[in-house]
Amino acid sequence: MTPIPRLQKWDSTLDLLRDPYRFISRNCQNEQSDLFEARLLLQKTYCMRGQEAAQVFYDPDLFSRKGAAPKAVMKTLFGEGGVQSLDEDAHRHRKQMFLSIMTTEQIEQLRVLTERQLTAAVPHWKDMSEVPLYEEFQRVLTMAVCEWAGVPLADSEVRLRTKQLTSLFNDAAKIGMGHIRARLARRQTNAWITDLIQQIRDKQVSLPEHSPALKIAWHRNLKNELLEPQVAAVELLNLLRPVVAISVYMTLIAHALHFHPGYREKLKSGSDECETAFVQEVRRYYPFFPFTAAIVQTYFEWNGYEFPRGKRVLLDLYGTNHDSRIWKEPDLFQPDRFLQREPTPYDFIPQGGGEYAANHRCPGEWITVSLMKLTSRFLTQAIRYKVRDQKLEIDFSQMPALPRDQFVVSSVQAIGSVTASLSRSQRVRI
Ligand code: HEM
Repeated sequence: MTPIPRLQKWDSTLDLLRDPYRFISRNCQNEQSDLFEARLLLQKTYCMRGQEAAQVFYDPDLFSRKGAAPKAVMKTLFGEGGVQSLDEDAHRHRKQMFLSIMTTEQIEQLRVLTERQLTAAVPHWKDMSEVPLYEEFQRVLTMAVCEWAGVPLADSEVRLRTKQLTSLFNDAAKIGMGHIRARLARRQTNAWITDLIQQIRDKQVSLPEHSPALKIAWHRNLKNELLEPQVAAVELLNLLRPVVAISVYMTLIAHALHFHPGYREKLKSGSDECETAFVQEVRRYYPFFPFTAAIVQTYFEWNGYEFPRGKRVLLDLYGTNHDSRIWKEPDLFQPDRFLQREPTPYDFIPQGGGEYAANHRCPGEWITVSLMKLTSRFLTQAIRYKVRDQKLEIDFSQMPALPRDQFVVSSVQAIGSVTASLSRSQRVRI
């Protein structure tokens, strides 16, 4: 057997937290290996990157997700009892519930609602001396996704629920007060949505027939039982939270357009290929999820290395999207690279890889791409704005990583007809 390179440090958690997106690839580079062992959170952990690593990581017979995510992540970002920590048949069954929501009609409906909220925001932005795009996108998406999912949201509640849903992903990886905020937000959102699940089951609210909230409230597990109300709430929040998190990508689109103004003109041509390539490159180039975790379920060997049962393994998502064996000049922003190649399930993995039904790959990719395309149209064809002097370098020490000043714009003007430019049919392709 080949010995696995081991980092010398007794525990590398602080190094990981200092540079979460580049920790694995930097050490792979140093060790000249796609795999190394480090002690993280006091536990010996394998870290791996690259296309071949992704292929083995997404073999559901070899890995399990139960207990893979640290408690701190379960208590904030994921919630407890959700699809992320299920395995085998229980996972496949629950995942099917999510996949059945992702129909072309539902995705289009969410796009239309988001477009409507963006359009409604413009007059308000015109009156603001400074528009913090990241925060504004969070509000727009909260309103759109609640309406789409069938979650009643009074105008007076928008601010609070936006803050809580955002905290679940924006503060989860923080330490100190930030993390406490995320835990509190998890408790508050769980209570809010558990209450709604009860009301749906007690027929106290009536929702449109195809509402995702209805589907989740009445979903039955493999034993033909309804989910525990708290678990159903975690799953409904598994739709609300990540849609609001698309605000990160929307802000990064504004960032990319600012630094690559040539794409403004290309995007104005309205070609679907060009739009798709631009959005895919934003997902590849910019950091969002650094890595994902699993536990070895059965002993196996890979490339001469032993993987003992119970070992925690991290797969480097950001590093695989920046692997120079896959991507020529990976640190350059070059959307045209996507015109020449179709990504495979293992070489382009910003939202996980493998198959949707059998693996833990993100079921929200179609929605993400659709809303990102909408955003690139909106920012290039529906409004004009100024970008004042501010710190725009990406802060790689934060998760999610954003421009340091989060991208503030001013002098927003509507140009042409907002709705006309946005309502052209858009194909969703990943
Ligand atoms: C904002 C952009 C998004 C990013 C960067 C993202 C990223 C990810 C990643 C990395 C995973 C885990 C993959 C793995 O562990 O192998 C995941 C899983 C998941 N995502 Fe997303 N996601 C996004 C948007 C969405 C959206 C819009 C939805 C739903 C509307 C969604 C719902 C989920 C669910 C339910 C899972 C768990 C799947 C499973 O365990 O089988 N995500 N996502």
